[in-house]
This record gives sequence, structure tokens and C-alpha cells, in this order.
Amino acid sequence: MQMQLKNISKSKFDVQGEWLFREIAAEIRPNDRIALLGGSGQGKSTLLRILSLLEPFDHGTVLMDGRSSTEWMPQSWRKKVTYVAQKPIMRSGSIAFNLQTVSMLHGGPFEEELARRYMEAVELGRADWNKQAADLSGGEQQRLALVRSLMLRPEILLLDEITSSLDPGSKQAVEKLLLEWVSEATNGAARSYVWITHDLEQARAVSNQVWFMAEGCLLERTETAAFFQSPATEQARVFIRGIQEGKR
Ligand SMILES: Nc1ncnc2c1ncn2[C@@H]1O[C@H](COP(=O)(O)OP(=O)(O)OP(=O)(O)O)[C@@H](O)[C@H]1O
Repeated sequence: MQMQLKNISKSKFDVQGEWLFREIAAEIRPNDRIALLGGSGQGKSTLLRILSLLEPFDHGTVLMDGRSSTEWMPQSWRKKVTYVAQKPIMRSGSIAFNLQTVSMLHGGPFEEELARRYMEAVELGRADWNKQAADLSGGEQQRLALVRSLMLRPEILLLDEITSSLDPGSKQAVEKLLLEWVSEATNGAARSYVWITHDLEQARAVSNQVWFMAEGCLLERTETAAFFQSPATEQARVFIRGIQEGKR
């Protein structure tokens, strides 16, 4: 699955004639592992929500396999491209009910073995499936939401700070699972992800490319090692230094 972003622009909702971001041009190719980096409020989440057709945009075109998003049924698009939010939304009911949501929505059989494998991989293997999802901790909900998204068998995952509430052990488990996931295929089609993170160690570990947003633009789009060794822009240098100094 190949996605192309052709000059996507989004205006600020509160200021006429001003842009949240402008003319974002990029592509997501099979097997891409992209870390989307940038300061707070750049519109990274908004961009991912746009790419999963959860939000409109003002200018430009998004294409999947050469067809514009306007030619796709949103449900068909979202079956291939799944956005995983930072704040998980649980359906009221049990863990089992939440896991079965996907098959209910798509009218297919519930793939229990797959669900158990993913739950195990995110260290929720011992969870009681009869427990109310609302009673899980924030980090547990975050992992359950990821498993639910994986059950959709997407080809492109758009991950929005999905380990922000996790302890280091669970965070590593999620990273390992997603690295395995992206190396496998969905019905013969290669997978890819775009992963928003503020954790530079994580970006290094999970990505082979970086998209860096600043000043309302996609300022850098480069191979991960090159981005960290010698960022091309002053903005990226300041951004990396700022995070590193914040950690000391
Ligand atoms: N049209 C718009 N759509 C969405 N957000 C907008 C818009 N116009 C202005 N904003 C503001 O821009 C910011 C965009 O937030 P968004 O979550 O997309 O950024 P982000 O880069 O993901 O930030 P963070 O790293 O803090 O999560 C918010 O402060 C929001 O209020």
C-alpha cells in the first residue's frame, strides 16, 4: 500500500488566512517505519487524523494506491489505514466486548487466537476478559486499544504517542510487537507505520525515516540515522538539543 500526500494544507480554526501547516508533501511506501517528530502544537496529530480521513483538510490531495481519498468510501479507506489515538476510547463493556468490536463492525468472525497472541505480546496475557474495560488503568487501556486496532488487520498504522502512559517494560513490549508487525504482511500486502513520539530513543529504535514538522511545514524528511547525526536544519538541531537537555 502506497500513500501519497500532495501539498496538504490545513488552516487554523481560530485565525482566518493562517495555516496550521502548509503544503505537506510526502509518501508512505510499503515497509516504511516513519517517526513523526516536532514540537507541541505543530499539528502532528491533526495530520495523522487527516490521513485516516477523520478530519477534513483545506487544500491538497491524499492518494492511496493512486486513487484520491475522495474516490474512496471512508470505511474502506479506514480498513486499510488505522489511526491509534493517544487517549484510548473504550467501548462500555468488557475487555472481550472491546476486542470483538472489530469483528462486529465488519461482520466477520472474531479471531480469538489472534487477539490472545496480541494481548500476550503487550503484556496483557493475564487480563480477565470479563473485566470492564473502563476499570483498566490508562496504560492498560492504551495497549487494549492498540490490540483492537491491530485486529482490523490494517496495512498502514498511524500511531499517536501510543506509549505515553506505559512503564518502560510495557513500552518495550509494544515497540517489539510493532516492529514484528511491520515486517509481516496483510494478505500479501507489505505494511508500514507513521509513529508520533516525543521520545527520541524510541524514534531511533522504531523508525527508518523521520518526518520533522516545524513552522507549519514538513521541514525534514530523511533517513533516521542521518537525522540524528546531522540534521539538515537549525530548527531540528534546536529541537533535538532541547529534548536532550530536558532529560538531564
Ligand atoms: N484547524 C485546526 N485543527 C486542529 N488543530 C488546530 C487547528 N487550528 C489550530 N489548531 C491548534 O493547533 C494545535 C494542533 O494540535 P495537534 O495535537 O495536532 O498538534 P501536535 O503537533 O500533535 O501536538 P502535541 O505534540 O502536543 O500532541 C492545537 O493547539 C490546536 O488547538
